[in-house]
Amino acid sequence: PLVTSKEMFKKAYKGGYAIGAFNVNNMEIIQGIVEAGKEENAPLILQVSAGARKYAQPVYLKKLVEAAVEYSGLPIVLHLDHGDSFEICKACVDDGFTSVMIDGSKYPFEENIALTKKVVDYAHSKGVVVEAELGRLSGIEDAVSVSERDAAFTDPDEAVEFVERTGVDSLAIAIGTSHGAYKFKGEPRLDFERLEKISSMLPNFPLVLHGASSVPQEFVEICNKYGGQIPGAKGVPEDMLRKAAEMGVCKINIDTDLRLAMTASIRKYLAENPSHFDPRQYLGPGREAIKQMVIHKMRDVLGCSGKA
Ligand SMILES: O=C(COP(=O)(O)O)N(O)CCCCO
Ligand code: NA
Ligand SMILES: [Zn+2]
Repeated sequence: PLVTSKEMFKKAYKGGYAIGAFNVNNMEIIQGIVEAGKEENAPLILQVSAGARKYAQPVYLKKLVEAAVEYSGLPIVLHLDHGDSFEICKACVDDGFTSVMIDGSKYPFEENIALTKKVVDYAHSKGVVVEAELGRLSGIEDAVSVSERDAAFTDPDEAVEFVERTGVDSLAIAIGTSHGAYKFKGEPRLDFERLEKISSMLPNFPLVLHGASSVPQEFVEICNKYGGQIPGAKGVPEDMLRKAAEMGVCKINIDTDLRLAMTASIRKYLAENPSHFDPRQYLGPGREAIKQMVIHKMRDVLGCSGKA
């Protein structure tokens, strides 16, 4: 059924595992993820960004997710990723989403609180849960100084005050991850001391990791072998994600790894079958690559297999 993340986060927190939150914007991506969830009997968070709503039109995504629920029978959350205004969050709540993110992390502390509280009050009145963000994921790798990194990462004391004053259901924190395929210039590093502090000060409270793709070199190499150009792409090592999942992180966002899996397999297919031009011939393998990638994530990284 279509569910909120309340129950699945409670179980994930206690069980020391995380739920995968996968970005979706077309049929094959949704199908690949849902097939993986079926095979692994895992709960799913299908998340839609503002860009995905523009690309596909909201009604298509809503119906595709409803189809996924009907087809799989799995507990599925329909989540708005990085909502940037009260209006888009309200629209999604009114449109049947079971979870919304309001990302006020670019605003000063007090403004982030005010905006988040406004969304929480509305969403909770409709039985919808809310994710917020405190701290900035910006590519702080460039920020060489410790003080700059410190300024960007989530402050544990602020996190406690933020949760208390907004009533938010989960919090995306900044501890060194960033969106996209180029997450680290040097050695990958997450601030686990900070994560430890935040989770000890917010016991039983679900934390969220954005920018958590691992950017498997296997797919980077296939992309680059068949006409792609993504040199130096680097992500979060999987063992760091497993560790975070045991430290209060209940939701791990994955978009880039889906893109790489699908793109690598489509580039390879087209290169090896120059005479083929039926979209099903390359979208099918793209979908299968996503399925296999998500099965691996559920089994070997998130630990949510068998938890539906
Ligand atoms: O946290 C993430 C995904 O992070 P990643 O880029 O590591 O897959 N998202 O919120 C998805 C939207 C950002 C574009 O990727
Ligand atoms: Na989100
Ligand atoms: Zn994100």
